[in-house]
Amino acid sequence: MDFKEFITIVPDYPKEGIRFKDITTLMDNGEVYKKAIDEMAQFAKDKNIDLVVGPEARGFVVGCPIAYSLGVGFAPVRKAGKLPREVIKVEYGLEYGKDTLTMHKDAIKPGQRVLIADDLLATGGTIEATIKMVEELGGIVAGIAFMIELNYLDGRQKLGKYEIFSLTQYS
Ligand SMILES: O=P(O)(O)OC[C@H]1O[C@H](OP(=O)(O)OP(=O)(O)O)[C@H](O)[C@@H]1O
Ligand SMILES: Nc1ncnc2[nH]cnc12
Repeated sequence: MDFKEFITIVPDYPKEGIRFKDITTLMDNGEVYKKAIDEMAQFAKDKNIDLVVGPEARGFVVGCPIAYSLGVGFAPVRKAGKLPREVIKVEYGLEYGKDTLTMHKDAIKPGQRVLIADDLLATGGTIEATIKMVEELGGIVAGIAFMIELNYLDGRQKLGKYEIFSLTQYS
């Protein structure tokens, strides 16, 4: 299936020069959304995953159904101030800004094998920050799955030593 047919490109959003990849037009098609999640879950199937971790908000859209499909739990990565208990924090850069991400300190048991999932890999800043927190909590990053990879931003190079899967790529 060509997932690109269902992703809408929005020019100059949220800033001039950014070509925003809008996945809501993929998500609202049940058949296509299911196929996308099934393919991402397939990548993770033989990796003995104990837990899926995904950054808000669009990482929940892909991470939660993958966790459900694998029959494992899901732990959220959230922007600062959103998680109610003790957290660890990492600052990170985005294609269009800067922010802080957090995870609950007890979200991962040491030695757990983690799949990180998100909708899109751009600069890799979000996932790099997520990896840092997962590893600091004792998790093992067993794979990273995206719906979309932006080849022109070299995010993959930043994540060099990890096994990465993306459903569709833009160059
Ligand atoms: O590879 P990067 O340069 O880090 O960019 C990719 C991240 O940017 C977007 O999230 P955003 O922070 O815009 O949050 P949202 O999912 O809440 O819209 C996207 O969902 C990825 O998480
Ligand atoms: N070009 C883009 N489209 C959608 N989400 C993004 N997150 C970072 N860059 C993005």
